[in-house]
Amino acid sequence: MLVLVANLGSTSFKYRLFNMDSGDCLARGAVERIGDDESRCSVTIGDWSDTMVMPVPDHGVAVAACLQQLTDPQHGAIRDASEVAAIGFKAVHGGRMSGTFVVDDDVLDAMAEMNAAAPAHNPPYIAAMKLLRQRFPDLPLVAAFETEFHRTIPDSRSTYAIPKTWTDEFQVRRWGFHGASHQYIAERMAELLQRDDAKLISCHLGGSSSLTAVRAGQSVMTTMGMTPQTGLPQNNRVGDFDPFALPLIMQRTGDSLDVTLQRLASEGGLLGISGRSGDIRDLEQAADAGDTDSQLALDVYVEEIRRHLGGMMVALGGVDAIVFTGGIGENSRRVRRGVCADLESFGIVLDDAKNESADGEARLSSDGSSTQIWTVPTNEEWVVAKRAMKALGRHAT
Ligand SMILES: Nc1ncnc2c1ncn2[C@@H]1O[C@H](COP(=O)(O)OP(=O)(O)O)[C@@H](O)[C@H]1O
Ligand SMILES: CC(=O)OP(=O)(O)O
Ligand SMILES: [Mg+2]
Repeated sequence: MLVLVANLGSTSFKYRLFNMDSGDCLARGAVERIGDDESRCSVTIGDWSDTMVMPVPDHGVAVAACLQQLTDPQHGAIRDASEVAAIGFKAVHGGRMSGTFVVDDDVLDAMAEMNAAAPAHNPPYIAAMKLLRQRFPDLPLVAAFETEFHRTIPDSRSTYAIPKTWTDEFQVRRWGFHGASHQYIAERMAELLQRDDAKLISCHLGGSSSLTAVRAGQSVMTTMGMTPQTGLPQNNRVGDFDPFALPLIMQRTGDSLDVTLQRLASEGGLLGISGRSGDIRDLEQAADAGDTDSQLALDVYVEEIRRHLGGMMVALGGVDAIVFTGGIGENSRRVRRGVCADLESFGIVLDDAKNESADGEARLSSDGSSTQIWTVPTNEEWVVAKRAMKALGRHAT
């Protein structure tokens, strides 16, 4: 049985096609830097792989490109979409719907209700789901929401200090996101450490970034809140921010609330601080060339990660392993080095040589470090594929 998983990130579209009987990934592809004139489209099917650089204006074009790659007569993995049993989506914010659901009008409505809360994520998912439902009316679509893994966070860490009715009636609370990634890290680390009671801090650092504290496989604290705009500074979204600065900004700019929020969600984050780019690759290059604002963006990002890391270490009462994942966590040696700097007195010691040479899954801590440090490529798609099978009443082997 084949399941296709669609992962529409804020800056990327990734997909994987799984054979659920063997657990094998038959095909994988990614479009990076969506919205850029030079989007990178890569695909790997068996031994064949290909990369193209071309403009991909939006996620709809990216989904169409994926279908074309998968059904390519020469290299494709399938003849047509009817060979796929379901498409699972790493959907983001379902608000009142937190869990995994077969996509119907109610699910699409629940997502649309949260458009304002997740403007970079929900609209492209809704558009992709509608497009695929129209093209393949018989193919079950399943939404696995990112909030699901965080349902175990206690009220003391998910409640905002706001009037109680807002919490109770409008469900304004810390929902948390990147659930599929943090769950994958929790499951993979249980295998690598050979114990399922470990205290972990999973650092998912990518176009969107969040940290999650995990105890015995369950999420107990996370940095994102009601919306994926909060927590750490994101690529172009603000991260934690004081809402009382808003009236002042609006007074000075003359912008409406809508425009101001839209700017915070598209001109903030690393892009806002650097005034140059929200992509760590660009910032590292610019900082090396002497651009002080790009260096500041990198510094703020690392300091924010460290602030939350400290809070989570206290909340967990110590940490067995810190794990870096996501596009930045898996690739940026500089960010990992910055996050782990000067933590020897906490028993956290990065091995610089291992950090520099790491490629794929690797342990990065020095032998004397009491906390292990790892980089583990995430596999959000596998978690979504398993959830999709469960939602359809089928079981992965
Ligand atoms: N080689 C690299 N070095 C440093 N950062 C990288 C590298 N490759 C990717 N990144 C960072 O990872 C980000 C994309 O992460 P990803 O997890 O794929 O994002 P999302 O799912 O949010 O779209 C890019 O914006 C960039 O900042
Ligand atoms: C919140 C979320 O799912 O983020 P992204 O896929 O952009 O990393
Ligand atoms: Mg992502």
